[in-house]
Amino acid sequence: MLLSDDHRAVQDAVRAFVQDQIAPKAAQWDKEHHFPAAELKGLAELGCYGVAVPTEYDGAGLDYLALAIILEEIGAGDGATSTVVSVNNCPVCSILMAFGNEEQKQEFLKPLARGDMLGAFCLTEPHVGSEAGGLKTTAVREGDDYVLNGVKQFITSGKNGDVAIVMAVTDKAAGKRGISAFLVPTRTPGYTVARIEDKMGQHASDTAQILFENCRIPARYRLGEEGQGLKIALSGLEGGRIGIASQSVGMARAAFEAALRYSKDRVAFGQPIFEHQVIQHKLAEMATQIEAARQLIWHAAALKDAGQPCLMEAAMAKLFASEMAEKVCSAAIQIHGGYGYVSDFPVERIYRDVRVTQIYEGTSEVQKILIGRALG
Ligand SMILES: CC(C)(COP(=O)(O)OP(=O)(O)OC[C@H]1O[C@@H](n2cnc3c(N)ncnc32)[C@H](O)[C@@H]1OP(=O)(O)O)[C@@H](O)C(=O)NCCC(=O)NCCSC(=O)CCS(=O)O
Repeated sequence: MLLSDDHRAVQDAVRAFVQDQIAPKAAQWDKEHHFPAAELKGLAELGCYGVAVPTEYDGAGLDYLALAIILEEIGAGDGATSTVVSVNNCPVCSILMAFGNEEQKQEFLKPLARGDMLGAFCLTEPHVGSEAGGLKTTAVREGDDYVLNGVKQFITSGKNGDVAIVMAVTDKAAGKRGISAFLVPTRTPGYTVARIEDKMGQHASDTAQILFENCRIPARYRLGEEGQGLKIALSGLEGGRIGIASQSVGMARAAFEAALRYSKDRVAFGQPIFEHQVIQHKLAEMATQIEAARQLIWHAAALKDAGQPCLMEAAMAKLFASEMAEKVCSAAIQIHGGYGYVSDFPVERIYRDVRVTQIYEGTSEVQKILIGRALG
């Protein structure tokens, strides 16, 4: 797919910012577990927080193809930063756009799209991951309020975020049709960060366990109708998967570029290792796999932008891109030899950062379920 001049301009602007402000700092953030608030602000000013949100709601007024391009660029600079931005766009802003009422859009979508607020998405629970319909967190109606109780797990920006979209059971007897979605400002009493996970990678973003203990929110913070929660969550994850696939390509590209550079510097058997066919063919395969994933993503994004169904294509893109990215990052380590296994070179960090893309926002196994269903 060829990019328009407008999409190229977006790509150039975000790439310049990321390569100047983010990529050079990523290793230090990883070591210090530093949340890059200032650089995220810079990305928000570039319109990266609400890429596909219309300008009337303070978004960039672009499309999902632009979002895919942007998340690849941010992912190429730092995986963790791209996760924070990805979640804010999709599922958070995309859900508010699709299911929020006007009041909710004014109160939450506008600041989220501007970057004055940061969003989190609370679906997963300690004992409920892939089976999204099996949630245990409850929301009980009490007059004009709902009272939430339960635990949410692996929540990106659960600590640094300002508002969370939380899925909770409002009618146990109705099974997965008894789940509802709520907007919960994180300063609400009863919203507690119970722990910050000590992760393998992506140290610059916080991944939190959130405890809801008699967390009381006004009923006007319910998104959509009671019982629509699973549909709301799964529709948000459709675009989210395009985002995660895009950041995977960004991370794979960064690892590939580091390996290419290294192969031209490192000499063995009298010549740069790039001149050895075994290395050059490995790089050729890596470049081809990255481009194949990118095209799958852009195809899914183009379908979404055209208002066509893209559940299967988004699942294919995430499955292929995340699996590809781990293999490419592993090959990049191999090309670096022993230096690939130490933190002096970026590929060690990128490999740790990329591993989770096969897990969050739907594991590879879940993507295969979705693709299989679409084929059936
Ligand atoms: C494995 C699953 C796909 C199984 O799903 P179910 O069979 O339980 O659900 P369905 O019956 O397919 O769907 C329920 C309901 O939603 C509607 N739906 C589904 N997809 C869409 C969509 N893309 N757009 C609109 N509507 C949609 C569907 O039609 C049904 O509606 P009706 O009831 O018929 O009206 C599923 O459980 C699954 O995807 N599991 C993976 C969950 C996942 O990805 N979890 C990670 C979340 S990330 C997180 O919580 C924290 C990390 S972070 O910070 O990102």
